Amino acid sequence: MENMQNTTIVQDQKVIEVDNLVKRFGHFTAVDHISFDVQKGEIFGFLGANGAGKTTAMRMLCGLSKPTSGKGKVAGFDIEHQSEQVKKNIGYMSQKFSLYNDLKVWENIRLFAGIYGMKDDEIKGKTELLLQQLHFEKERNLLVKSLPLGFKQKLAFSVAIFHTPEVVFLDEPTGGVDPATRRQFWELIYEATAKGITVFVTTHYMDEAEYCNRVSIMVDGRIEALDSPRNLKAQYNAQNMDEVFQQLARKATRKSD
Ligand SMILES: Nc1ncnc2c1ncn2[C@@H]1O[C@H](COP(=O)(O)OP(=O)(O)OP(=O)(O)O)[C@@H](O)[C@H]1O
Repeated sequence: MENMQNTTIVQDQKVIEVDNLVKRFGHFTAVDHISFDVQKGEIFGFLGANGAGKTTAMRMLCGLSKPTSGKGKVAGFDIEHQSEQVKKNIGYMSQKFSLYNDLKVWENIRLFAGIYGMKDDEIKGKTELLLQQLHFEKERNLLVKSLPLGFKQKLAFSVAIFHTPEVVFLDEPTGGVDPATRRQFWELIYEATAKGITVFVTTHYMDEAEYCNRVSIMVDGRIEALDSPRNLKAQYNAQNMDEVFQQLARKATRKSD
């Protein structure tokens, strides 16, 4: 599955543009002048040790927090001045905030689709299709809390892209599940990119880093490396992405919270 030969990256169609983005909390610089672009249909891995600044950067890109300085565009909208349009044109899934445990599977789909402004008819038709694709027909009336974690993650991802956003932000989407379940999840990611959805993903799992088209590695708020897994391994003379990550993460002076 390495480097997904089948993805359709549209070169020179930038879905994310980041230029010298900074976020300070008081005197502490959590994100320190980061710059990069992500192309349409790309799977972009956003790596870094705990506390490196990934979540802070991602929150700015999602229009949830204002940059201290620098610029960013997501789906063509300015993250600082057009944050409402940014929010409408993205999907977001995080391990900590995603589905409502006390709602049924179909109720979660309907709720999130409604929030993203989809019409009832469209929601109904697409819900049936989604339940079939996920082989979740029997689970449609179950409360989400009764589902295994791997099911929940697949459903949360499907809900996050249900309105076919330009880009989906995934914050450690597969935490706590085994490699086989993670691979199933990544099949859904490939299907999304085949539809032209761009994927921005943070992960601590280096097998997942290998699946990305390009990977950036943050150290103490800065992007220390950014390239395809293949090029990074060559550059750092490493057998796998774990070795690349360890070489860079060793430089970190920040401790996790
Ligand atoms: N609201 C805040 N006020 C002050 N400091 C903050 C705030 N949010 C984050 N930080 C600090 O900024 C740094 C980066 O945090 P962030 O959560 O972005 O890291 P991360 O790379 O996402 O880490 P993890 O992998 O643990 O989620 C940390 O040192 C954190 O303590």
